[in-house]
Amino acid sequence: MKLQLALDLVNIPEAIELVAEVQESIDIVEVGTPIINSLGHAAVREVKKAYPNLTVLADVKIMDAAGYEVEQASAAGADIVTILGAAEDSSIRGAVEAAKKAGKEILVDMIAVKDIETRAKELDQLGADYICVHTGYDLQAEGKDSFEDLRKIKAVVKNAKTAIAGGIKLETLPEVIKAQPDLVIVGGGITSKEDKKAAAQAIKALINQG
Ligand SMILES: O=C(CO)[C@H](O)[C@H](O)COP(=O)(O)O
Repeated sequence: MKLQLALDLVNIPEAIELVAEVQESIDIVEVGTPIINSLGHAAVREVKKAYPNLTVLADVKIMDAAGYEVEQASAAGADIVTILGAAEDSSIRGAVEAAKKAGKEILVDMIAVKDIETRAKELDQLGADYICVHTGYDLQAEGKDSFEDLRKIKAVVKNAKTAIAGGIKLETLPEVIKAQPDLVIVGGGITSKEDKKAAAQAIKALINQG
């Protein structure tokens, strides 16, 4: 089980500084959608330049023109690029193909997908590298989580790695670990803490216990 740190509500220097604090505990650093929306691929480029040995995920949440978007994010230094599970199959195919060509991976974000099991099966067949259940900020605010969705996709996905994101913190991690995803994505559970290094270490330690 790997740990991905999601960096959403920071600028580029803050992102680089934050990674410095926690880098021994994380496997993947996510340059989040809000940063990319406001600062563009420069954020991906700068984070990869600062940490060339860390796997960098660009959370571009692609919906269309997927092959082109994956090429752009890959050229900026992303190792993993995200697309929405609600996108057309032709977009998913385009993303998978472009990622393969560039030696990168695709994470499909299931945010807002209603029939999680059916779509997860399809995405698995379409060649997604990761399928990620995700409770976005707006549903987190309504007290929702993705634990049941994780169990559902784990039961049907045969080839892709599974991931979970959305409001995960140390206290809720045991519930996540029970379902054994390949990747746990944590943003605020680390970045909102006073001692980010200690928070990341505690989360990583629990993940390592499996
Ligand atoms: O993709 C995102 C929001 O759309 C976040 O990166 C993801 O939800 C993880 O952050 P947090 O743990 O703070 O919810």
